[in-house]
Amino acid sequence: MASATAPTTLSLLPTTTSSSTSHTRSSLLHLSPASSSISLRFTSLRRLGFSAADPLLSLKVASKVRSFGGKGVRGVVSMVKKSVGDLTSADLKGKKVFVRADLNVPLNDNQEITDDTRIRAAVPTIKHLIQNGAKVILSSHLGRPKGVTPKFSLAPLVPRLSALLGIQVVKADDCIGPEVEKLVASLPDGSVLLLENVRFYKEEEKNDPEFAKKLASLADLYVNDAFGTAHRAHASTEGVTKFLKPSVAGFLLQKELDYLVGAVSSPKRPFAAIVGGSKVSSKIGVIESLLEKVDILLLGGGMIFTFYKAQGISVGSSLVEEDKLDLATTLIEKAKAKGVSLLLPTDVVIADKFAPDANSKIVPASAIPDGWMGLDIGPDSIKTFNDSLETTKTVIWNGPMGVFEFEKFATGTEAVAKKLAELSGKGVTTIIGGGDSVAAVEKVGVASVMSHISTGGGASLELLEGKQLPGVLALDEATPVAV
Ligand SMILES: Nc1ncnc2c1ncn2[C@@H]1O[C@H](COP(=O)(O)OP(=O)(O)O)[C@@H](O)[C@H]1O
Ligand SMILES: O=C(OP(=O)(O)O)[C@H](O)COP(=O)(O)O
Repeated sequence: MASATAPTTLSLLPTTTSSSTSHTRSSLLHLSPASSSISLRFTSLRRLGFSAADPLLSLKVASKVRSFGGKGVRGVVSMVKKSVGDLTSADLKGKKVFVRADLNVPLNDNQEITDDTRIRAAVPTIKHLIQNGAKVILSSHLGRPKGVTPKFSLAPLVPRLSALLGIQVVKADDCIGPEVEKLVASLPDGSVLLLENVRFYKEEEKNDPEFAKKLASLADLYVNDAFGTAHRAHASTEGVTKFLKPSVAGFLLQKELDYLVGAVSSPKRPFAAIVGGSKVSSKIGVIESLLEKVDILLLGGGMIFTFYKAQGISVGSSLVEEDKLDLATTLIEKAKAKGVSLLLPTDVVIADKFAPDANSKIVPASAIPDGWMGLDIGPDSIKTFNDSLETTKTVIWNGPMGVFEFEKFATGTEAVAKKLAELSGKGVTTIIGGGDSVAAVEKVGVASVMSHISTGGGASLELLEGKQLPGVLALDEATPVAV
């Protein structure tokens, strides 16, 4: 174990701060006479509540140091991973840059984009690259296809991307292979080639090194701006970094980490999390860690039926993860033991089929008939949830309360969006994460009043858990940047 007095490897570049200012804060920051840089020692890290073993240590320290900005220390570190902002036209002109973005936007049955937040969020990085003469090879997944599936093609994104970038984006029909190589070879400086859905290959999610190598062979350097997918160790988010140097963070990734690490490392309390949506198997596991962090946990969406069934309640044909029933029981017990207020909806809106024109009715959660499925939380639950959020100081929300895409089942989700907007107006920190949750907040027209709109649901929850995000870890370390 490291000695308690050894200096950490963290050191911040010299700032224009006078030494007297730094000495005033000497209990926290020490001015190193040799380099005149500010360095933090393990002892002071502990006093600040950090653990030297924390994988997110450097990000958390960066965020903490930034908070000294108003108190005399002017130099702050924005991020410890190399950033696309560090790359100038000398680095980029004529270079082929593989950009992994998360363009996993919601599409309706007519293949129209219903919320373009993730596309807009990817624009600053792409613009920086094309304005500096790079050839951008843009990659993303869309949905969870099993093999090549036309409805998960990235083709519907081309017009919106082109309009936002102000240039015509070229689309490839594949993401690797000779046809793609030909298109890459013909790219002029300052142009963008959008590769086809990288998940059309099963090797992507398996993080297959040969597949990663093929993706990497298209380019000279790598930028990861896919915050929403940074919690996945996939070929295009992690594997590819082994073959492309430098591998740097995009502006969106940087912005998300900057905000979220700061907000969730020492949240103002009471701290509430609201978790819903349909990705039950990947998000139910997060709840265990959330119980360590939050004071209030509200569950909605497809998540709740696994909890009901675990308690012996009939759920009809609602979404259930049979192999998570034991986990759900354990989580309820853990919440009790930890004194966390875990609230499940007491009533639900049920449907006789999964369709916008389904027959629907409101029933107690314990009275879902066979053949019916729960597609929203009911009015009593909305009231209970609203009341429980009343005293909170920080709220993080991921996953809609119901199938909000169908008007009949959108009430619960819209009510939560409105409540968080109201709380935001009263100074509560409100963080909304996830493609569909953000789409819901945009639909209600309250996105602009939230403290932070995150392009990642699962990614922001994992960050909150204190987990390492593989897509971030794989990037090159930066020389700390004073800004
Ligand atoms: N009770 C439910 N049954 C089935 N699907 C649901 C239910 N409640 C919400 N959903 C669906 O969950 C999806 C969003 O889930 P998820 O991807 O986990 O959220 P996010 O994209 O915000 O992270 C939406 O498409 C919504 O229709
Ligand atoms: O939509 C996403 O995640 P989110 O729903 O947790 O925000 C990302 O695009 C990641 O997708 P995935 O959960 O299929 O890996």
